[in-house]
Amino acid sequence: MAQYRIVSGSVAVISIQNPPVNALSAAVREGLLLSVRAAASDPLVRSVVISGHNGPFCGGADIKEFGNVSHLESGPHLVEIFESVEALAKPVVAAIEGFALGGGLELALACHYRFGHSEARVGLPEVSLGLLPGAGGSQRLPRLLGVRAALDMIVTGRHVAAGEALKLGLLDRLTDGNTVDAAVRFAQSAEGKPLDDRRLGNRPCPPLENIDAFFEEALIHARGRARGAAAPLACVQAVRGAATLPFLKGMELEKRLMETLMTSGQAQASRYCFFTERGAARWTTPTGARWDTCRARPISTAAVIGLGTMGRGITVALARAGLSVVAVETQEHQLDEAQRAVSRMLKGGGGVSYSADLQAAAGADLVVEAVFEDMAVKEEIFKQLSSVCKPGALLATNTSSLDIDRLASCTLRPEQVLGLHFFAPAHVMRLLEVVSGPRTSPQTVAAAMQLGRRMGKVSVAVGNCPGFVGNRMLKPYLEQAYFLLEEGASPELVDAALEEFGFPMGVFKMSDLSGLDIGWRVRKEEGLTGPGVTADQPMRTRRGRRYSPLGDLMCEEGRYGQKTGRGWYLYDRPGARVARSDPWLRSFLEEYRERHGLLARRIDQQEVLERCLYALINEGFRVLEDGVAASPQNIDAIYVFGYGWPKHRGGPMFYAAQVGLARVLEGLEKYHKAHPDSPHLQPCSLLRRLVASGSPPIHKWSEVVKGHRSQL
Ligand SMILES: CCCCCC/C=C/CC(=O)SCCNC(=O)CCNC(=O)[C@H](O)C(C)(C)COP(=O)(O)OP(=O)(O)OC[C@H]1O[C@@H](n2cnc3c(N)ncnc32)[C@H](O)[C@@H]1OP(=O)(O)O
Repeated sequence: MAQYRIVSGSVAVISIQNPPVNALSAAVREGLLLSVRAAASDPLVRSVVISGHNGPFCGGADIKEFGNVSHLESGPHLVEIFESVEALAKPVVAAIEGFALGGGLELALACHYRFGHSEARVGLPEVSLGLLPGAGGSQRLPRLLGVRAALDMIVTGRHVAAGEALKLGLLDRLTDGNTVDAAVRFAQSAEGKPLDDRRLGNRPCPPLENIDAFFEEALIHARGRARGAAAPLACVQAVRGAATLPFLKGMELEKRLMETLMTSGQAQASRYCFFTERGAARWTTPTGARWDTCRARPISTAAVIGLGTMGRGITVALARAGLSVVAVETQEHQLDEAQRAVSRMLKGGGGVSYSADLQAAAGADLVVEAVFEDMAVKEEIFKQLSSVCKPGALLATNTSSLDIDRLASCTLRPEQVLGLHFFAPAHVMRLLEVVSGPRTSPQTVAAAMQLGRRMGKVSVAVGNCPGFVGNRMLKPYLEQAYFLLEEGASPELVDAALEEFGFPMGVFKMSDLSGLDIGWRVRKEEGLTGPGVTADQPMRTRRGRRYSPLGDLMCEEGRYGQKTGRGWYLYDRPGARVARSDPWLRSFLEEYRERHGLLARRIDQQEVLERCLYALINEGFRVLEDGVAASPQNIDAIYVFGYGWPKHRGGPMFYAAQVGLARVLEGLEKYHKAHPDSPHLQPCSLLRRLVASGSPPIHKWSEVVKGHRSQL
């Protein structure tokens, strides 16, 4: 797991060998320590180069070992190995190709010199795993870069490109050629030179003025951005230790903080998200097709139909992935505006051509329809595309809730029709729901999943149902939020509870941002409001269920959210972002309650969280039961990467498991008893069965789901 060889007569080259990312597993740690000792004791060896086998230097500690204390504790500890490296009396050079991340960069920091390939990147991303750089990184990096630059890298966890790393002083030299060869030559030139100053553990941190004020401010800033995550705050504390304590004392502090984080639920949740993101690529379909048995036809040209906000973002995402894109908009004035906007986003043309004619899509391998949410309009477009497009071309819709099967049946190629549900802004948001109907072929899904990866998306294969997975689960969440307003809560109270939980934005601020009119249009299509509803129908009941017309009434008042400068909050002008409380809304809610004989009661944050989140989670269990999502992990990936669910809480299904399924069930039963006219609060049978079978861990839920009719 660590290769050892002598080159040029005096240089020991130690190569970490653990594909695909050369993670520091127990076996690698063992091999590394043995190799360092061998180099120390061999009188012929006068310098050492540490590199990664077959490309990447090192992706850090082996994350797969984290859940298992016995794995973590077997083999030598990273801190001990890095101490031996730093203490070596012969110059040690890190030869960094690909990436040096986490423990990988900490290893490089223990070396006396760092050589990088010009395309390499380095970083300490532990914070995104709910951790801190716990093998000396929080103490050595500030000593090398100074507190400001080190704190930025450690708290954000960002990857730093080689060029920037050179400027920061993190890398000593760059090469465009063979990194190991260059490092070997350099190591030889350093043989016999003094090393004391090269050992970062020996150096003091560069001084910083007003150190207390600096760290107080850093803590406030980190707390503001952390949304309840503990790791960023621990990172600040550890770096403060580097700035104020001798090295060994700082190392003790780092260890204490790391031990607390390592065993926390937040680290467990963040780690789960890491594997969930990657697991989504291993998709399955109901026909038994799988990611590893299905070959995808390559897609190199695409057409986007409709250049509103979504269409523009999709065009940019496809062009950035290297596709040649034709962007089609039949409204000439919108076409010009879209062309300017897309060029701005792409900073130039970027392989995009424009047309007002649907015929321009004829040669594309993939067409993405992104016109507004009107079934009749989309049906007409799919009919035309079916005859215009070349055989074999995939026809996708970006609808966020409409029926894919209905669109497929308008074409002569239903097996090549699918949903590609992008999230706004489409060129920024990581999530892509790849929606397949019963007739969508496995090759179509494979091609879409592969394209998603090229665009840098977390692509999740889901089945077809109203709202697919994400929006289907959002509906009960929104509904409970409206009900809470009727019962006495304010948008501010509901949003504060959700933001404290870790969402970047509460539900009402989110609605204002996305536009209240979107849901209004969908409810009109569904016949829940608008001209189809007769005057004799009770206002707060639809189809025998409780219904809140609050959102409809807001739209009737012209309050669409940020775009009109008024929604659940007040904004300085249309399009402004800063939400202020609106006295009008308070009177509006009071009048509404009075009109409907509703008595406002005191609602606390716990009820807000339980009503909104348990209703959403309950729908998640129904999604699993129906087979619309293949696994709870897929649902969690959708929520973390598309809906702002905080990573340190793992996703809704993971959160349910962490809270305890029995407690979630009990909560739903309590609220359903109090609100029997709200079926979303009625615990679903899968949740009941899971609790009855002893609440198995999340990776075993599929065994209980089995046997159910499944679309996936
Ligand atoms: C008190 C206790 C003290 C203990 C001290 C422990 C110290 C810990 C410090 C650390 O080092 S924590 C780990 C820090 N490293 C990272 O966060 C890097 C994570 N990995 C990545 O960001 C990416 O994987 C990558 C390295 C940039 C490569 O990206 P790429 O897109 O090329 O490949 P992926 O699909 O992401 O990964 C391929 C494959 O490898 C698995 N994997 C990646 N990194 C690790 C890792 N560090 N450990 C174990 N496995 C890793 C990944 O899961 C993929 O596997 P799969 O089976 O195909 O899903």
